Amino acid sequence: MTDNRIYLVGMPGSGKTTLGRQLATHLQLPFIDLDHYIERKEGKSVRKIFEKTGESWFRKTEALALRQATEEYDQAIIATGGGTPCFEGNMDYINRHGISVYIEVPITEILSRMKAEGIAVRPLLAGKTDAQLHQFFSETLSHRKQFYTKATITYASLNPSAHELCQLIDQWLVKK
Ligand SMILES: Nc1ncnc2c1ncn2[C@@H]1O[C@H](COP(=O)(O)OP(=O)(O)OP(=O)(O)O)[C@@H](O)[C@H]1O
Ligand SMILES: O=C(O)C1=C[C@@H](O)[C@@H](O)[C@H](O)C1
Ligand SMILES: [Mg+2]
Repeated sequence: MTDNRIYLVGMPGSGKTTLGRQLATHLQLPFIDLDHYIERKEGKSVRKIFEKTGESWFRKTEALALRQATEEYDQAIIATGGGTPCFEGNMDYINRHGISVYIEVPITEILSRMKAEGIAVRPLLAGKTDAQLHQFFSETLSHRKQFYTKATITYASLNPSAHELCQLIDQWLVKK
């Protein structure tokens, strides 16, 4: 597998960071998590950026960071933020600069992972009932799906592996 950049996209909690790290180790490529990249550049957490400057400023910063990280790394695994593909023409930009993979996970699974992690650490989710959480995620996904499904490859798995994803990418490269 030789293609330059692999971008992982999907809902918060879908496993972009987890699978991204595994894929980077498997392929011996650098791993960039866009949220962490932004936090390093800005010197504050994504949560603080949202609180201090609001979402629209965050989205501009995020779009810029996506372009900077892309220019910085010819070969890398890049885990994007949950909303990255949905703003500033980012999904088209991603598809012009590498292979994109949508990690598709059912909302019920995402919610059970988030509960295990502790929902209180996510400001937009804390205090919501199960029904409210489900509705919030369903609405978010139904809007975002149009962007996520522009990805080169959709990987729908509850138990994803770097090895299996590489096979899917190889199959796609052969067919291309
Ligand atoms: N295949 C899996 N099975 C079960 N739990 C998983 C799996 N992949 C990731 N997780 C767990 O789900 C949570 C979310 O995973 P991860 O942080 O990788 O997702 P993410 O898409 O990067 O989320 P975020 O948008 O918040 O950055 C973590 O607690 C992680 O340990
Ligand atoms: O789903 C979203 O809109 C977000 C997901 C995170 O990765 C962060 O990029 C931020 O919290 C916004
Ligand atoms: Mg992540």
